[in-house]
Amino acid sequence: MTGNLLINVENVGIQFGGLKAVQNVNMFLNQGELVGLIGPNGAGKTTTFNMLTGVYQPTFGTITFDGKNLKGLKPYQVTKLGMSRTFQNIRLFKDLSVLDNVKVANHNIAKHSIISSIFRLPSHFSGEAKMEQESIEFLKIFGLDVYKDELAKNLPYGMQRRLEIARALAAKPQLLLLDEPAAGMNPQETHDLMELIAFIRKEFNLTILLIEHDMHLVMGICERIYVLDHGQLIADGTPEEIRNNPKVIEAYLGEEVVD
Ligand SMILES: Nc1ncnc2c1ncn2[C@@H]1O[C@H](COP(=O)(O)OP(=O)(O)OP(=O)(O)O)[C@@H](O)[C@H]1O
Repeated sequence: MTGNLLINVENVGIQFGGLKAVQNVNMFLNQGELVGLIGPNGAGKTTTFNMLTGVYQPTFGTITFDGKNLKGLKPYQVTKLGMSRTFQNIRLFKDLSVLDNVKVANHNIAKHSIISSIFRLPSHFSGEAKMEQESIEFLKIFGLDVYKDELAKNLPYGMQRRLEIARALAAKPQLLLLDEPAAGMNPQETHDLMELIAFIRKEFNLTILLIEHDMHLVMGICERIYVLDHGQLIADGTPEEIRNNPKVIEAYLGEEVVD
């Protein structure tokens, strides 16, 4: 079920020196939607994610999330509002355990106060215990609980990608942004990931925006898709509409054609 408008991006653009990396982007997601953002290499997809999450401030336009204007907010403030993300290049704390990677994210939104932590009050310990239990529950969902004491860097690649998603989820977002979650995965891992994304979306009542080059995955799970090319939106629509859109086919010429 999809509901009210969650994020609205109006005429957003960014300029790096003379390069207009993204221009006039208009997009929205309603609560509960699973939407894809695709486009050839260098089209501006990650830059768009960076603007949504406060890593870059847009040069133009307005982003409204859950009714709040994101102008000037830093990434940690955007996370606190309920938006979290994964990265194209895995960014785990490689020398921390799998469990601690998730606990760190959970900590960002922990309810027990700094005072109770400093003075080691009972609420600190009950808060810690609850957080640990919750983090283990997240790991279970991702099939990672058996690795909880391993260092993140020792996990197989596909599992590291899953851990990134688990960590993003531990921040309890309303909106989850996934930047090429299937990159480098084999077909079986990609298939399992598709099922996992569908599952967590339902389980946690998430809204998801997904950048992905694997068209089978995008077309298989997204309800709507936006297409960027050279920093501009050239199409949006259902997978069926996107697959048959001449502008999209042209933008992808020379690359793997949309199946
Ligand atoms: N900090 C920056 N400074 C200058 N140029 C940048 C910066 N960040 C991104 N760009 C440029 O913006 C354009 C869009 O890059 P971006 O990484 O968003 O593309 P993408 O669609 O995510 O590509 P890919 O699929 O290859 O990851 C590129 O020309 C890139 O070089």
